[in-house]
Amino acid sequence: MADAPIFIGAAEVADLLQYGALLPVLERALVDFSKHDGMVVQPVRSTVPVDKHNGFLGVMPAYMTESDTLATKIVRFYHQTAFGTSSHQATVLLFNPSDGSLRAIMDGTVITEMRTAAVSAIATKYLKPDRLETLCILGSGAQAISHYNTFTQMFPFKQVRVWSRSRESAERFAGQVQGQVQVCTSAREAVLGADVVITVTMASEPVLFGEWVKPGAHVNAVGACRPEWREVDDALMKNAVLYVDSKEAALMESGDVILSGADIFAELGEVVKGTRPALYEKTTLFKSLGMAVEDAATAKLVFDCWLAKKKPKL
Ligand SMILES: NC(=O)c1ccc[n+]([C@@H]2O[C@H](COP(=O)([O-])OP(=O)(O)OC[C@H]3O[C@@H](n4cnc5c(N)ncnc54)[C@H](O)[C@@H]3O)[C@@H](O)[C@H]2O)c1
Ligand SMILES: O=C(O)[C@@H]1CCCCN1
Repeated sequence: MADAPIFIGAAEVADLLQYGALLPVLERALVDFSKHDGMVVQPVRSTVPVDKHNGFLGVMPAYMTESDTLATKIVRFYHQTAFGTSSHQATVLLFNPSDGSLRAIMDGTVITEMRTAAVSAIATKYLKPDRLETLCILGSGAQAISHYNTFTQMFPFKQVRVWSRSRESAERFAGQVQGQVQVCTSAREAVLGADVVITVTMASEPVLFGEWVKPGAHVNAVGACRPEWREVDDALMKNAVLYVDSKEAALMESGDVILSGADIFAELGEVVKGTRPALYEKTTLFKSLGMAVEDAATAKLVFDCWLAKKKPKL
């Protein structure tokens, strides 16, 4: 009989996951996914609308042959949540690929926060390699915090600006993170002149407009994961060089891509592998939707770190 699955909670996941180890694992997952050679199996996520309660349940399975990783994430994202509860909550199930038995159940909320910020950072590393002075974050929730932490660790920004729908939540954000943050009264004020812009909102209408974005800047558009939702206007979608995590998913799930009719230039994994160019002298936009392979690769890393920690020291 297979061993009972282990449980790894949020605090332990946060303790085990380090960006230094996570970034190369994610780069490899992006490259393997974008080879489209049959070695990675990842259907576009199934999303169940829970209309009565203004929410969604997403199921995200993946199998990666080379690293022999089989996992699925189950994620809920709700618009209105009781005060103090996160809009996104997730669990990852990691299986033994050889017999399909369940190996581990782990918190997926921290995984989602860290791997999403890490993938945006990878996009930024390739698509905006220099002149990183001003970072702008639109939104002030969980992803805003994980992006702030990752970006200020990885890049030498001199100034970070934040805008959120309510000044109160932007100020709460500024008080939560380490380091100086300029709280802006409008999204326009936050975006003008920024080298890198990150949109991490639950908006369903554009909050970022092309006319504000400095030519040559890089944008990570992380929210708006439904076909009818927008975070970015048509002008930016059409004028920027558009990179995505998955072309298939972008054409099914991203309102910004579908409704603007913008042409997709490349997948991020193709850029990391070097089969498509990083046109960093132009204005670039990475449309992130989040992929199951990112969760599977991260969960395997967490599990391997957990095993290494449990091994008795000789
Ligand atoms: N691409 C990915 O891999 C990925 C992964 C996780 C989350 N996300 C998306 O990132 C976004 C942020 O997630 P989060 O976990 O930080 O959520 P959160 O609920 O913690 O924060 C949401 C932020 O959006 C703001 N907001 C809500 N409605 C808005 C509106 N109409 N206009 C402007 N701002 C609005 C809130 O004030 C808050 O600052 C969501 O759209 C989420 O679905 C993407
Ligand atoms: O990839 C993810 O985990 C998230 C789930 C919620 C919707 C946006 N993408």
